[in-house]
Amino acid sequence: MEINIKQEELINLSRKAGSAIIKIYNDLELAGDVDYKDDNSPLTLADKASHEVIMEGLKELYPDIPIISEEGDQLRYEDRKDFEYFWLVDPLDGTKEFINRNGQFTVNIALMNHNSPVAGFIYTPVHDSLYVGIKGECAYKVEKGEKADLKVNNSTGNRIAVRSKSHASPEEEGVLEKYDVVNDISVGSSLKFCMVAEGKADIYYRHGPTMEWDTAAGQAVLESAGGKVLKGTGPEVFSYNKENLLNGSFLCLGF
Ligand SMILES: Nc1ncnc2c1ncn2[C@@H]1O[C@H](COP(=O)(O)O)[C@@H](OP(=O)(O)O)[C@H]1O
Ligand SMILES: [Mg+2]
Repeated sequence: MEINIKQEELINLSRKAGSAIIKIYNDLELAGDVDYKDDNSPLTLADKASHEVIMEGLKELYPDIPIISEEGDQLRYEDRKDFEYFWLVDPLDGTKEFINRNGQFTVNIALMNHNSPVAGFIYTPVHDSLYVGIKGECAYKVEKGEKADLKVNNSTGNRIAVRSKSHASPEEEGVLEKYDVVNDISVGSSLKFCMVAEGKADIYYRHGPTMEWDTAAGQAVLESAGGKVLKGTGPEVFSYNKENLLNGSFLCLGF
């Protein structure tokens, strides 16, 4: 089965989810209403609002494609393991950054084919930047109405790394040392994948845990821009719809 990727509609949906987030972000009382999930990770009204918008929009655009969202009902492995296509959604990635009010949070929508992302839409509501990657077709960014192609840096040395702002781990340093990294920048959310995709950084190694919805759209954008996302430190490509949706370590390269 071939899927028609309705770019314009999916972009509009990402922006609509972003608007729902911004409405809450700009209301200090609503933005401060934070719950904690069983694993102690934070959940805001904005995560829930964005989830509702995306679920409704995807169901309308693609009634037959199942959706796995961070804030949705979690499907049993038995029921999802044979999905040919599915959506993998993080309605608000970087919830800690939302709470810390630094703008570094994103809406993430990925279309998956079996175990790989094939399209990714990432939107940062505060900066109004949108990143799109469709494998084998295009990779671009739209910011302040300007559209620009995304292309990795292909650097040969003096590299810049991006690392998590809230969840970096010391084990990452050993790996970065091997890649001639001269500087590292701390950034929240899937924006790290986007920075490698646009050549503002060269490498992102993540040692600590993430979930599949944190990385799927980012991987689609980065791979479409010419980069790689590898399992552990490579060489295998990072894959999805595992029995446990918890990710192990991974390495993103823009060269
Ligand atoms: N102990 C843990 N287990 C699973 N995922 C974790 C985790 N600590 C952080 N994460 C994931 O890391 C994401 C944030 O990434 P980063 O640190 O790069 O900004 C979080 O996304 P959410 O903010 O959507 O919950 C969360 O899913
Ligand atoms: Mg997330």
